[in-house]
Amino acid sequence: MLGAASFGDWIGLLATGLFASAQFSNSAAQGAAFGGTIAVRLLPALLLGPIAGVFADRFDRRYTMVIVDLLRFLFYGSIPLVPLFGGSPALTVTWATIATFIGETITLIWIPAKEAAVPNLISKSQIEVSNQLTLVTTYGITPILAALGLSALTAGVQHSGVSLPDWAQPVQLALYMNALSRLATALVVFFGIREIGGKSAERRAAAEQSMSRQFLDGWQYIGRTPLVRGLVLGIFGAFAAGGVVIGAARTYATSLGAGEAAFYLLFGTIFLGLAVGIGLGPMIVKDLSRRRWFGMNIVLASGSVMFLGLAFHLSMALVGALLVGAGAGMAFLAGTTLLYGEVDDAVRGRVFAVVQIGVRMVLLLAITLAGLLVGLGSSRRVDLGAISVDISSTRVLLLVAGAIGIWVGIGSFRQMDDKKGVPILADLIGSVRGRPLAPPEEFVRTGLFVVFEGGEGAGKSTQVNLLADALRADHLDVVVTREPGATELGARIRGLVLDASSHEPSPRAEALLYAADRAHHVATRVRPALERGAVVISDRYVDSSLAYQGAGRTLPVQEIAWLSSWATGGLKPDLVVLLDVDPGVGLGRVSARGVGTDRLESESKAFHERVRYAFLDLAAADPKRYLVLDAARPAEELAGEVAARLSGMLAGTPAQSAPTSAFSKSASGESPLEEMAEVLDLDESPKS
Ligand SMILES: Nc1ncnc2c1ncn2[C@@H]1O[C@H](COP(=O)(O)OP(=O)(O)O)[C@@H](O)[C@H]1O
Ligand SMILES: Cc1cn([C@H]2C[C@H](O)[C@@H](COP(=O)(O)OP(=O)(O)O)O2)c(=O)[nH]c1=O
Repeated sequence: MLGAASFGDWIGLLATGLFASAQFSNSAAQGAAFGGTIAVRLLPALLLGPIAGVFADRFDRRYTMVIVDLLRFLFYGSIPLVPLFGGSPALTVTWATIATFIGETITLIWIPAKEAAVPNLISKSQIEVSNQLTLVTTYGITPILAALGLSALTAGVQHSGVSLPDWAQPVQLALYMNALSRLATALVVFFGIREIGGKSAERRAAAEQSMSRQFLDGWQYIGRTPLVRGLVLGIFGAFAAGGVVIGAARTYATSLGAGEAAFYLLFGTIFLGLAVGIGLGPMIVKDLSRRRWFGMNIVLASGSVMFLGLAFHLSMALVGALLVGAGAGMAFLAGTTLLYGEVDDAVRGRVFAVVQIGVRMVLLLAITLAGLLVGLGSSRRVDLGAISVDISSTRVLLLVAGAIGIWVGIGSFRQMDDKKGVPILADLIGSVRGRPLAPPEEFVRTGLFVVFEGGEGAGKSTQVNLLADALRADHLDVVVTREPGATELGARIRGLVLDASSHEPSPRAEALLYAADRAHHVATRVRPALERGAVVISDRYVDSSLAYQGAGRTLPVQEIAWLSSWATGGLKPDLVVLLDVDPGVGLGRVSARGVGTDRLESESKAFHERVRYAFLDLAAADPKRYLVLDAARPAEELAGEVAARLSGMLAGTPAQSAPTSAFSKSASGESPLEEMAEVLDLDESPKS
């Protein structure tokens, strides 16, 4: 029902503007009448908006809504009557302006009353859904219906060729519809939603205060709460972007070489985008942080406004308009839902008055200003071979408005980000897949985390020990560890998962057991060591799970990645040394060792092939973090390469300040570590 009323609102907005401009024949006067009438709708918000929230908090909301709607019915209904009773064009426009002004003014009291009433009718967990419904009907579906209805009405009448009586012209009909929708709302609220009426004890107590005190309290609350302040500004920004597009749509449609129909199409498409964004957005991003989503959407909406500025074909423009709408709608939804959650109950009515009224004001202001600005500028046609583009003030306006919007969006994202350090795109993709990323656990990390990965018998243990000995000989604080089984708990898990005699765990259970071992290992050994500045060398880490459980067992690799990231709190190694070897060679080395095979070693050749290529893929995806070595080469040579890579990384870590010995050239020249010692020679490094 409230949706039907806002249908009336929007059709009224369009219709009054068009109605006023239709009273004149020359195009300058038409433009002025259109802009002027719309500007009038915005004035009352400036004057009255701020106290409307107080009003809605003080008086019985049911009666407030009903009285306002009856008045709006009378005023809006009177507009089309003036010319019927012989009013001159000037008188008609004057009355349309005055009646619109009054109607718009009292609407300011209606909106906060409704907004404040709705939360009392629903439970907290349904707030986002309820906001979705309200917003889709207010800003999404109904304006589309309004624009479509109006253009269909106009087109239908033109095509049918019948001449309608004066009182039944399409625009007149639209105005009657607007008025009648108000009457209907009044009746429904009065007879149908009685629970809106009455006042809580708190509200009665608050009403004892003076109105001005209540008013000031509301503004002070917004001013001193950074999140609320940021949200309010961000919401306004998103709507300004949408407004600029609507305001510029007329000239913009012309610059695309498309006519009147394209204007309605663009207008409708923006609101279709709003509906789609508000309706489907939460379903798509699922549990993504709403604070992050808010900023992202402002950037999306603004970026799309810029895209519109560059679009040279109507189809591109429609895509842009759809995205502008979707971004603005999702920002508005995230913003209002956050506001419901973050705003203290006592001031909610006033905060929402500011938001609701501010949004209309910003929207209308942006529409009007954009309309005026594009009217002022001229346009020049530029030929680019196959295509020619209008470089017009409209496009410049869109580009500038979009750029400002992006700046606002990034600003509000930074201010409100509740997952600092989590990459944005990965977080978004993870959320869409149903697994938002957790922020990395905070800790001061001064050490260096080196991991050796590779298949069975690749020589990991050998290299781990060579590196550790070399670093220790240099008096570095070194912690050698491995997965699975480095902790007491881990040893028991290792037994469960690898014992050839124990029952084989199912693939998911196996993945969870490795993750459990890793979580405990990272929390109790790796992090503490890194915090104190040690070099931690681990035989296997996350990549083993991705390769063995993901590629080997063919569980979805993304899920394993998410599980590992959760288990480790997001801890990533500084360097992964991948010892790449043909599985045949590696397994041959293992059996030559003659200690019998564990459960995984006895897997098929195909399994080990998959594991090998999974490791190589991971390395290829992040070459900076990886050192890939051919593990068939002699162990000493490999150790030298590892040392070369580490020498650069060690410079600057606290571990480096230890005195040198094995790493200096003077150390034993016969040592198999000679090569490594040379590369790591700290005497030659710039810092020592
Ligand atoms: N580069 C190498 N070339 C030849 N044999 C090697 C090399 N590195 C290690 N080995 C031998 O291969 C076997 C497996 O090595 P190990 O370090 O235990 O591998 P992993 O820890 O990867 O299973 C051991 O007997 C080891 O002496
Ligand atoms: C860490 C980890 C190991 N594994 C497997 C790989 C190995 O086959 C096994 C134990 O690795 P490892 O300790 O290297 O065994 P070994 O010293 O006998 O070579 O566990 C996984 O499947 N997923 C994991 O996450």
